[in-house]
Amino acid sequence: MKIVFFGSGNMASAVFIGLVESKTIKGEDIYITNRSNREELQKYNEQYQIKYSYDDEALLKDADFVFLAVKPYDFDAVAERIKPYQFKENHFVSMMAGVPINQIKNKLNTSNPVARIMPNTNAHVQQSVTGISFSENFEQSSKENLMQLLEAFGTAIEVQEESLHDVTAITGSGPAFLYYVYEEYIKAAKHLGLSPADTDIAVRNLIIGTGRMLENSELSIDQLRENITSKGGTTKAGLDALRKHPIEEMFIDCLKHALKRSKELSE
Ligand SMILES: NC(=O)C1=CN([C@@H]2O[C@H](COP(=O)(O)OP(=O)(O)OC[C@H]3O[C@@H](n4cnc5c(N)ncnc54)[C@H](O)[C@@H]3O)[C@@H](O)[C@H]2O)C=CC1
Ligand SMILES: O=C(O)[C@@H]1CCC=N1
Repeated sequence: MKIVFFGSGNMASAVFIGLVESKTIKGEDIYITNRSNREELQKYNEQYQIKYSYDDEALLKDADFVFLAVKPYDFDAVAERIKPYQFKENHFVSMMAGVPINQIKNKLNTSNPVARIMPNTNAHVQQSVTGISFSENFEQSSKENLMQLLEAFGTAIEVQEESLHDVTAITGSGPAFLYYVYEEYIKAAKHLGLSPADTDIAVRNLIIGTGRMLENSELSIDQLRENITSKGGTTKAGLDALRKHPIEEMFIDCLKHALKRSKELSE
């Protein structure tokens, strides 16, 4: 299988590194290109044996899956690169937030199969949650091959194209929302008495350990929380203070705005 990435930035690199490290596909079967940053391509070649080129015809020839991993506003330029050299074996897989399958087909002037995926940067450690939606002409065998690729770097969920907006808000942008919460927790922790360096180490390991508990425990999240909360203890005191703030409303607002922006990008 030959797969190609147009774009080698944050999201594409998380996916191709996740794929190589999962050992599902060899670096040498992956081809990458970008706008002009040859040094970056060389770096991935040295680290992962991934191939690179700016020869669009050579990139697209025999490519089973062509990932479109550029910002939505750069898609016109990429479509111009791809349009003259399409081959019938090319299945396009866009990870661009908000750009509908119809628009991708029109801009590429193609009747080839197109899928849209919405991964997240946790792909880097094979833990992406990836939503996917297929064009009607995506054959079953290619669907299965693509699903296997996605599952190599995390969990894949097939959804209606319209629901990709929800996936974008909840899990596409999701890591950034959680990182922001962690940053604020670290800032708050620094008001206490540990040294800043100890605070960083303590909270980073707290977050990693809590994630591992979610991964390994059969208990529900609320049960895990309950297990830490002694009657009349410190956790209850902290949680009671936390509940006086509108946390649920804050996250509803956050997700509502991310969802709205995803819909705007599709217009
Ligand atoms: N960063 C994230 O967490 C996520 C990003 N996405 C989507 O992934 C796409 C890429 O986002 P990032 O990787 O964050 O952006 P980025 O800015 O890190 O990377 C963009 C890449 O596109 C390349 N590019 C620009 N113009 C080009 C051209 N004419 N030909 C070839 N390559 C070109 C750049 O050289 C760069 O390698 C966006 O559409 C975004 O909506 C989707 C899910 C999560
Ligand atoms: O911020 C963005 O638009 C992209 C889509 C999901 C994560 N990053």
